[in-house]
Amino acid sequence: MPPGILRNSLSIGKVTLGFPARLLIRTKEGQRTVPSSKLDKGEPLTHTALHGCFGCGQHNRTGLRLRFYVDDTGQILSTVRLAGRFEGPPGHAHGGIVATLLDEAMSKTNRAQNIVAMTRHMEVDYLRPVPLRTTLQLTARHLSVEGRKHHCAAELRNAAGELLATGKALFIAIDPARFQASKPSMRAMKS
Ligand SMILES: CCCCCCCCCCCC(=O)SCCNC(=O)CCNC(=O)[C@H](O)C(C)(C)COP(=O)(O)OP(=O)(O)OC[C@H]1O[C@@H](n2cnc3c(N)ncnc32)[C@H](O)[C@@H]1OP(=O)(O)O
Repeated sequence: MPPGILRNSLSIGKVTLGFPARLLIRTKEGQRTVPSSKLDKGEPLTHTALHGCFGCGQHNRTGLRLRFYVDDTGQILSTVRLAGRFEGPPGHAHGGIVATLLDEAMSKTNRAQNIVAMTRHMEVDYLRPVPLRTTLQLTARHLSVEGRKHHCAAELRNAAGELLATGKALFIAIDPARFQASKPSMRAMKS
């Protein structure tokens, strides 16, 4: 059992995952803790407001549609099952998709603190090929902050808890209103 991550276990079908006994979740009504047994019933976080996001947008039919939870230590958690269309090496995930998982989870460590930040620099260690069509555990932590600079780390494990990939990234906090104002209009994008 990897130290610092697995404190209890949760069974989804035949797969046993390690998760804290209770998870702090954020909903439209506020935040509350729920037993981790509720995880498989899907408790969406408010970050899903970015509907079109390839990583977490629940309305993006071609995306990953990830759902995230935050535990009472601030750790971000998600279970992932990658479809065949995300293949790179035969039977395994494309490296860009693995990077996306890590990036997305790390970004949620900021979002959990109501910080809107964009990835400026990221590094990935691909330790083992990441299998498709099997349950994976994605976790991320906020490491430190210095002004607008937020340092985060993430890990991707298989259901047995073996480490498959790790990431570290620098995020820069932005003003979301200014970002929205600078967004290209649909008309400009079509021309
Ligand atoms: C509406 C909802 C939206 C919601 C948006 C959030 C969605 C999140 C989605 C998931 C995450 C993503 O995929 S985001 C998508 C991928 N990322 C992007 O497209 C970002 C593209 N890049 C940018 O837009 C820009 O570079 C920013 C905003 C990240 C930063 O630009 P900036 O604001 O001009 O910042 P800048 O002054 O250059 O740098 C800030 C500080 O960081 C330091 N710094 C810069 N690079 C490095 C580095 N490699 N290592 C160390 N330090 C560095 C600088 O020295 C400076 O330090 P000091 O002088 O302050 O000490």
